[in-house]
Amino acid sequence: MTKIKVCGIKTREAYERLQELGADYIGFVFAKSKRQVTPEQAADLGEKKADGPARVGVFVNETVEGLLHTAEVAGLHVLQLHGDESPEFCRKLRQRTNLQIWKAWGVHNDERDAVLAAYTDVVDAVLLDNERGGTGEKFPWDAIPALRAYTQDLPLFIAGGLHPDNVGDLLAAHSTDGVDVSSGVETQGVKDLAKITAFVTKVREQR
Ligand SMILES: O=C(O)c1ccccc1N[C@@H]1O[C@H](COP(=O)(O)O)[C@@H](O)[C@H]1O
Repeated sequence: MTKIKVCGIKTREAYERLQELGADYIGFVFAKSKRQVTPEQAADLGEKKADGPARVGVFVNETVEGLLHTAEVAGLHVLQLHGDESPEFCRKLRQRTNLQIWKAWGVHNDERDAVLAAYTDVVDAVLLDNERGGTGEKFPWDAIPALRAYTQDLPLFIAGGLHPDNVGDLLAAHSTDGVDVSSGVETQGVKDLAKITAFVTKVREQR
């Protein structure tokens, strides 16, 4: 079953729709972004219900102390590291928390991607994206099989430029453990409930 994460949630309406739809993960952006929320705002948007979506925090080059503080205040289950965090940084973070750690990797499509192999024993999942997060831009999907070889058995999420009209093509062409979307379910920079519903429905049809 392909897991579904919808990221950049800033309103209760979007949060509640994702709960109703049974999404697997709800993402909050704590990095500098038009989607940035404070830990307190993320906490106020909703709570994790027993079988409801897990709460993912998206960070870019945050300190260990900053990550742990935000996770505590916002009630996070997953720390998504979307910057230049090294394998060594992930190892240190892992020694301080039982929360899941996901490493987002900006696909280079060259020999630099081999560095991904160094994360396999220090994170819980890898998320492939274009070189910067939250831009709505795809990376070349034909790179996925080679990247999967580096990440071995780790769960692999695909992000970057997904939307309701292309996620079916991705899932038809490539096996992935999860998909992650932000820009592609927005209209004029605001989460669009109809697009969120269409995205989740499309993924469910394929899996
Ligand atoms: O969404 C953001 O603003 C953001 C900012 C900084 C780092 C990551 C960010 N979002 C992540 O980017 C990917 C893909 O987003 P999109 O669908 O292409 O817009 C996703 O993993 C978000 O969590």
